[in-house]
Amino acid sequence: MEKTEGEIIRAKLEADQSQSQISHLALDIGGSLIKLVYFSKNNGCSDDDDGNNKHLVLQGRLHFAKFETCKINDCIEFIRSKKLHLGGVRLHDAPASDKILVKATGGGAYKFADLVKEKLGIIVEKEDEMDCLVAGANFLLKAVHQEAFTYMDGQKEFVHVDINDLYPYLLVNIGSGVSMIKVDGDGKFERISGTSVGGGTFWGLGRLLTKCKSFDELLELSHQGNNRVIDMLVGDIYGGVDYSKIGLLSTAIASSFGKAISDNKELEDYKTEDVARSLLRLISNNIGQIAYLNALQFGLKRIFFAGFFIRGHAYTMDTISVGVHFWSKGEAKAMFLRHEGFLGSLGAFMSYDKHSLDDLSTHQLVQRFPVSGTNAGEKICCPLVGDLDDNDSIECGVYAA
Ligand SMILES: Nc1ncnc2c1ncn2[C@@H]1O[C@H](COP(=O)(O)OP(=O)(O)OP(=O)(O)O)[C@@H](O)[C@H]1O
Ligand SMILES: CC(C)(CO)[C@@H](O)C(=O)NCCC(=O)O
Repeated sequence: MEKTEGEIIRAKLEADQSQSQISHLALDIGGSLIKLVYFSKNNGCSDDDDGNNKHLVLQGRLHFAKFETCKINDCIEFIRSKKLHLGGVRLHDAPASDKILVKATGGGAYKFADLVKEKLGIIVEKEDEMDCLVAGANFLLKAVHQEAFTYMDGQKEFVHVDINDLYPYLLVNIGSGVSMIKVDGDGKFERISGTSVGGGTFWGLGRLLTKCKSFDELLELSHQGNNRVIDMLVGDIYGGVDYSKIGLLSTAIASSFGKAISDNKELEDYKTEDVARSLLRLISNNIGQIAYLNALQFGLKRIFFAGFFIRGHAYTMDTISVGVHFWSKGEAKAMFLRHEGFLGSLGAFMSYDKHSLDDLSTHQLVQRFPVSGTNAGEKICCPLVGDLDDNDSIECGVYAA
């Protein structure tokens, strides 16, 4: 008997659904933002040879998304509507109410565990935030093509990461607050410093000072502003000349926001874009300087900056890079990561290994990925093209080891 049009469409939809299955949702619930990573696999391709004696057994996409933590209900709704929570690990011997376990890191994994259980019926398995940041950074640096780059004087340059000469490095994660971690290997690290003057400070102070309604608006404002209107420069103090004896150009900032004391002006008298620019410069400079001082103390030459404060913003990266270059006299290098804000969630994603895969070998060329319980001994590598936007994804292939 011939099929009706409705039956054909339904069969096609069902086929499409089975072609793209979600697996392994992981969350990083931070002070400002919730980051999500999940994998959707295509059943279509298996057992292809990539020409390097590695067998492609699975293909799919690694998806990224973010939400403001204060809008956690929107995030929960997103997860529910896409049925992402069903991509956790199923515990067969648990009671019906405790069947699915989803990995989460960040302070919100503690704060919101009950809410997530109540709304989605899943158990939040907490993973340590620093462990996840480091696991995520190591994965990105080792497995994702063109992940790290330098940015100076408007020039972006991808860095070739030699995975045999990656450690030690300093990881500076600029979230709401800032963590500085000396990384010596897979799972080998120490949080050596931190500062509460971070992304939350920029967004919090910026919102109060400029009345911006969103972080993106504040960033955009800073793009148009001129910090010299509010910052007191060396030249303002020295009558327009450099203080060469101690190596300070007349254009160097002597005191951030310093002009605001002498100008006898009120906040309203300044353009919001100039305020935003000075604030961004202040925060970025300060973080760059603290990072450099820590790198100096521990003899580290490479500093990777991550966290959503950066947002791939040219002026932020330029300020940090120039600062690190200036203070280290060119000895240390500031580098940035394309997936800057997703380190923690990627680390949580990879911690599914503990449930479904053998332990990771510490010196693999390509990071092994926990795509499904049946894939022990397989590796994943991700070609990456184009810039990362909200809700972007990476095409991934899982290869047999
Ligand atoms: N759309 C956005 N809304 C709010 N903040 C944003 C946005 N985009 C970037 N940011 C910046 O990113 C920061 C948060 O970065 P990130 O998500 O890496 O940290 P977090 O995990 O929330 O913080 P923490 O690790 O300290 O708990 C914010 O404080 C803000 O400066
Ligand atoms: C408290 C965390 C780790 C939460 O992500 C982060 O916001 C942070 O590193 N804050 C800086 C705290 C400090 O070291 O002063």
